[in-house]
Amino acid sequence: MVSTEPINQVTVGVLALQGAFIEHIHMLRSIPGVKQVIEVRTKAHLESVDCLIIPGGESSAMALIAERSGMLEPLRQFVRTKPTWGTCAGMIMLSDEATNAKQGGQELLGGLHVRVNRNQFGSQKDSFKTNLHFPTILGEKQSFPAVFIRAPVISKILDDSVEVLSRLEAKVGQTDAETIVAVRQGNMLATAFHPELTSDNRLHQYFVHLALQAKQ
Ligand SMILES: NC(=O)CC[C@H](N)C(=O)O
Repeated sequence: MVSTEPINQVTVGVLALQGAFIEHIHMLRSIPGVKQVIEVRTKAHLESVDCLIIPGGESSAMALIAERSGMLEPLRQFVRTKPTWGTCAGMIMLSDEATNAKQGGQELLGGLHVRVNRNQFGSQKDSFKTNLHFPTILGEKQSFPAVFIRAPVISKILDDSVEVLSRLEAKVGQTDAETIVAVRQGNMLATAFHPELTSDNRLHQYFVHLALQAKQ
């Protein structure tokens, strides 16, 4: 019998300490090349996955739970070696530096050489949806529906290895640097918005493609 399954498959982990992880899990089930999706809460879970999504939620709460459950160091090691995608709070977790952080500071995982500014667009009521372009990965003409909820922005790129994938259209008075909302650095992907809250799975497909390539 001829199998229609892709030869290579990956086990995708979704960090499930806090935040919008269920929506990522549902979306991943529709992506070819995904063998299994695992909710990651422990070091053992982390060791069983090929790649990881860190969801949106509240980065300071996520960091606290990770610290209490002994996950900060295992996660720090993982994100530096295996494909990882941070969405919204997940993007903050991956960043080397964050401004507007929780009073008293908050732990980050780091590894992604950018500075983010938390809550760039204000509070929950300032959430918005907009169409973004990802010319290098989705083509010049295609747009992607992006949902921003208390979202961060990348305010500074700290290293040449970081590639800008998408920007918001600059508003009056905004510097160019305040518009970066998606980047890639090797096998690390970060988006300031929530792609799992739409029905468009193209960015999930892209991440799985990165993970499949890394496994070869
Ligand atoms: N939707 C989100 O993930 C919001 C992120 C949140 N403002 C934080 O700092 O963690």
